[in-house]
Amino acid sequence: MMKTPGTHPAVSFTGVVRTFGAVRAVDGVDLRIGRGGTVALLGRNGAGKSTAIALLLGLLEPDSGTVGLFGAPPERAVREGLVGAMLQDARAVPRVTVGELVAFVAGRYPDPLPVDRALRSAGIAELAGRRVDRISGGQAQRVRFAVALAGNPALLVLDEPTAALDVEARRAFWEALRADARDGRTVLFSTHYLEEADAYADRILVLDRGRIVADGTGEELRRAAGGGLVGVDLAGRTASRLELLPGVRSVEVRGDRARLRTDDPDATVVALAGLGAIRNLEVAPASLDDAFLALTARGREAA
Ligand SMILES: Nc1ncnc2c1ncn2[C@@H]1O[C@H](COP(=O)(O)OP(=O)(O)OP(=O)(O)O)[C@@H](O)[C@H]1O
Repeated sequence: MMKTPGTHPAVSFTGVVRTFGAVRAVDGVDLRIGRGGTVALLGRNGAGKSTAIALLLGLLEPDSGTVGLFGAPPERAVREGLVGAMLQDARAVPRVTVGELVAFVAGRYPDPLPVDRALRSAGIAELAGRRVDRISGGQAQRVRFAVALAGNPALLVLDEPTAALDVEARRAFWEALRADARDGRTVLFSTHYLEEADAYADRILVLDRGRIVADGTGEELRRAAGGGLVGVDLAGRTASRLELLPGVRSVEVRGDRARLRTDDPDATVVALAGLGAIRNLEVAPASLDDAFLALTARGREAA
C-alpha cells in the first residue's frame, strides 16, 4: 500500500521565488496540494512549469520561500522514496534492457511495484527485453513513466508526460494513470494541452509568468472566466446591430448564423428577444480555451 507519513500536504510552496538573471521563472508561489488525486500544472511555453517542478523535486533551490513534500524538505522526501518523477530530458542509459532499468529503479525504493506491473501500467510489457537505447521516442517516454511508477511513490510528478505520444498512446496513458490515482497516489503533471488538464485533472493550476493565476476544476475555471457564446439564426436580418447588444464582445457570421461572444449571456439573450431575433437559440459556456486565454491575459495586465 501507499506510504502516507503524517498528515502534512503532499506538496506545499510558501512564497517561493526562483529567478534566472532578470527572469522571474517562479514568482511568489503559495500552494498546498493535499493527498490523493490528480493536479495539472497548466501554462504556455516559458510559464514556469518545469522550474516549479524542479523546485518541487529539490533539483533547484528557491531564491526565497520554502518547498515541502509531506512536511519534509524535497531532498528528504525523495531520499525516503516518497516521490517518483518523469522529467522532460531523458538521458539514454545504453546496454540495459527496459526491464533491467525499471527493476534497478524499483530496487532503490522501500516498497516498489512489481516490475511487470509497472511495465504493464506503462503499456510496455512487451518491451521488457529490449535495450533502452533501441526504442522509439514514444516508447522511451513510456519507459520513463514506468521508471517513475516503479517505486510505488506516494507522489508522482510528470513533466509534460504525453509530449511524444500519439493519440492512442496518449489515451491509454491517461487511463492507466487514472486507474493508478484511485489507489490514493497524488499525481502532479504539467501540460500545455488544455483538454488533457480538463479531462484528467481533479484540480488545475494555471501558471502564467511564474505566478498561479487560477486554481480550480475545469468547470470552476470556465465559470471564473465568465461569458459564453450565443448562437442564433439571422433569418435574413443583417448582423450589424448585434455588436451593440449588451455584453457582446464580437460577432461572427457564417452563412445565416451569427455567433456572439458575450461577457453576459443572459443580458445578450434578453436583448435578442427584445429584437424578436431568437431563432434556433443556442447558449454555450466559455470553453476552457477561452478561460485560459482570459486568465493568462489578466495575469499579463496585472504584472
Ligand atoms: N536554466 C535556466 N537558465 C535561464 N533561464 C531559464 C532556465 N530555466 C528556465 N529559464 C527561464 O525561466 C522561464 C520559465 O521556464 P520553464 O522552463 O520553467 O517554463 P515551462 O512552463 O516549463 O515552459 P515549457 O512549456 O516550454 O517547457 C522561461 O522564461 C525560461 O526561459
